[in-house]
Amino acid sequence: MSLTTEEIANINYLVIILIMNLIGVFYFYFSPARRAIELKPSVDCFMIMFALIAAAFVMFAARIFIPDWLSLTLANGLFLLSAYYARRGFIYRSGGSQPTLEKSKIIWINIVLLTIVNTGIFYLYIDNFAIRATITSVNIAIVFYSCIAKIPKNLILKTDGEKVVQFAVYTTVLFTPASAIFYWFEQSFFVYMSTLMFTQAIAVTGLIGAFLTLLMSDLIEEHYHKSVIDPLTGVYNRRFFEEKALKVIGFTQKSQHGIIMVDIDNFKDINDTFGHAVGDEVLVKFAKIVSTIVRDSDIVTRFGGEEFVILQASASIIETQKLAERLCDEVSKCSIQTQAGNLTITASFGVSSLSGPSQLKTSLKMADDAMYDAKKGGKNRVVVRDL
Ligand SMILES: Nc1nc2c(ncn2[C@@H]2O[C@H](COP(=O)(O)OP(=O)(O)OP(=O)(O)O)[C@@H](O)[C@H]2O)c(=O)[nH]1
Repeated sequence: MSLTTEEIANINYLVIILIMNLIGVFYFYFSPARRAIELKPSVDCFMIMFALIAAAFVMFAARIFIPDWLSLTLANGLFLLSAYYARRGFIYRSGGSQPTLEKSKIIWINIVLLTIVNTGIFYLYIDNFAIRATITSVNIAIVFYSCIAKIPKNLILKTDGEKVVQFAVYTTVLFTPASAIFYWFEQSFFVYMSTLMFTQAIAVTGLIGAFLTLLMSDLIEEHYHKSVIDPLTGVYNRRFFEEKALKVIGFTQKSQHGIIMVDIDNFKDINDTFGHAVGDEVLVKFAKIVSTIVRDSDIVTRFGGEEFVILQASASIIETQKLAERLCDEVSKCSIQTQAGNLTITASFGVSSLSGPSQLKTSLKMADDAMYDAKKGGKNRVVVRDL
């Protein structure tokens, strides 16, 4: 079989784009982010997205062997599905769950409609490549555009990876229909093909680079998160406190901040009487009670064992004392459900304050001394020691 120059150019173009997408699949398959359980579902969606784009280009090239309408319909359906996979990956990533693609009516209606438009109306009545390609690419661009809002997990604090992906998706939204629209003005095959290659190459390389950046930044965020969270209670650990406290206090040098040191009373007895597992249950519940009472801006940390520290940013010593008294009251009133039955506990609180990073160590020591005074004074109480 001898191929025409146009067919060879067509195949060359498609092979390049195909290889680029397969490189994307390769990188995602071996990405370290795939080893992280929380990230795997979204990494798989992104990997499938590039595999579908690659398959779509294969179908586009297949027009040399199969009818035009079939080649275009398959290519368009696969492109559309790839955009949905990107969307699905972002939704998973932000903790949402989405019905599986097979069950999503919107996706199937969209794909069926597009297939009807391609094969039926245009093939039978207006078989105009420019119109068909424009409608298809605009549709794909709309689905990609709908992904943008799903990218950031937190709208105010976007990660660098999220910003890079948003930029790449915007570029894809602009570039996908660009070559089809260009065809309206310049219908030379070679000019069209080179424009297509130019726009698709930019979109695909942009997407691969941006998605890999996103996964790397997610991985770093996840490791950092794990390194500063106490695995038992879910509150921050001492390392986070020391880093974050200095930042918070340094940021607002002039205002006053409160420190509360808390220690559960007679915790050893709970362990000795009911066992370590029940002791753990008590620690988890205690951390939950404290976390639900404090403000969102307060930092609750487990300093070690049954000792917790709360940093109340921008608060007077009176406010911090009031918080400690409320915590003391709520903890003693709470009945904690454990495998050994319902238990009640009490805790001792030491309160101090500080107004600059240099006072952190002294203030912690004072809160600690105050907490020991509370223990000595009979436990289940709050003692304040101001600088
Ligand atoms: N279950 C459990 N126990 C822990 C953990 N970390 C430390 N502990 C126990 O916490 C207990 C702390 O006991 P102590 O420091 O003697 O204090 P206490 O019994 O609370 O007595 P007071 O502080 O005087 O009220 C020890 O028995 C530790 O083994 C933990 O992660 N889980």
